[in-house]
Amino acid sequence: MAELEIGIIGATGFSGVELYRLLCSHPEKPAVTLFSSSRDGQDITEEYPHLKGISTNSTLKKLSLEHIKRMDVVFSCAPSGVSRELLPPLLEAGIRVIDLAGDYRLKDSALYEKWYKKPAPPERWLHEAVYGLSEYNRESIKQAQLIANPGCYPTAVQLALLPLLKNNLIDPLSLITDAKSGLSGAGASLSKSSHYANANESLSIYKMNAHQHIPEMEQSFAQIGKSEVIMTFSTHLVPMTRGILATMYADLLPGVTTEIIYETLQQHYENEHFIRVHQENTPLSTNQVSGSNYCDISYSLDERTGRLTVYSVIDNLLKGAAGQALHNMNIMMGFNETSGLPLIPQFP
Ligand SMILES: NC(=O)C1=CN([C@@H]2O[C@H](COP(=O)(O)OP(=O)(O)OC[C@H]3O[C@@H](n4cnc5c(N)ncnc54)[C@H](OP(=O)(O)O)[C@@H]3O)[C@@H](O)[C@H]2O)C=CC1
Ligand SMILES: CC(=O)N[C@@H](CCC(=O)OP(=O)(O)O)C(=O)O
Repeated sequence: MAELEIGIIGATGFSGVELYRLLCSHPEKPAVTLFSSSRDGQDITEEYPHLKGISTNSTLKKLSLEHIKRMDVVFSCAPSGVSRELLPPLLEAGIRVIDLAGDYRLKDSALYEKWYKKPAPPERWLHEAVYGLSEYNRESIKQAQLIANPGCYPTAVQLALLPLLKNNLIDPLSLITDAKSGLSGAGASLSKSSHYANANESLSIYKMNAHQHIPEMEQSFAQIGKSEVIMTFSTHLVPMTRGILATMYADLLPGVTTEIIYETLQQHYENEHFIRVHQENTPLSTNQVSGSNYCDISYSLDERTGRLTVYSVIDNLLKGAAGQALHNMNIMMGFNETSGLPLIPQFP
């Protein structure tokens, strides 16, 4: 059989580097080409010495359509706003693409323009794109030419809430989510908020009631969860490198007990490799999933208020980005779903 050829666009960013690391130990042994818009000709190990010696093909290449046409699958790890123009020529050439950016996640181009404040991609490809929430869209992912990999926060939030919404256990109009992320969620480029002096020893709230992931989650709640949700969503920056903790609050619907919540989550995910459902009131920490593709979920009922707290943790660079993208490639190509994905978190 011909060797599997994979390209990574935006290879020098955090998600690109993580994908390269995972692909280098994938059992299908793909030939991986690293494309860079800024550092072609350099070796990726100059900037990322942890990758030294893991592959003989670590030179960054200039992106060219001729070269990329040979690829079986291309991962695009460029920032949102770039893949709008970058990807259509690849797609028109028949290449299968997994895009980690937000550009193709929203079906409604007006919503994209409102929340991302950038022109939307062509309607044809918005329509074709399959939302890559692996556990929910397997059948469409298998056939897809373009996968819009979910955002990091939406992955943690949706995996915890979708079973409860689908089964009508919580009031969809009562939802409030409070989410916290490590700094790698903001990518490799430095900004004022990610400067050590600003981030260290400090917690900050940002993009208040304006986060671009709000319409992505509400779209999925409607399409997958069959619930019209309008959710309050707050995001916070935590002085750590990896991890997301999402805490969701919702009113329980009449007659719903904690036993029903547990059984629903448990049954929903009992055959899923990467979702671990914990008993009620289990404390969760981001470091229990760090370095893995797991999403851990638990919940707690406040008997006084009748409100349910559901919470989940993921590694934003794995389950929230590169890990989920590789899971989607495995589904797309018919490989074992866990291939190339580290199963055991690293601790401490
Ligand atoms: N970090 C995270 O936890 C998550 C990130 N995402 C999304 O995944 C994508 C990648 O994220 P992340 O790795 O953190 O981002 P980074 O900022 O770390 O890296 C993005 C890379 O994209 C490339 N790039 C920048 N501008 C352009 C351009 N104009 N044309 C082509 N390539 C360009 C650069 O690589 P080069 O110079 O080598 O081309 C850059 O290193 C983003 O869209 C992000 O929103 C999604 C979920 C989680
Ligand atoms: C900590 C941090 O800054 N996180 C980023 C997540 C970026 C991301 O995943 O954005 P896309 O939707 O463009 O893929 C944020 O909150 O915007």
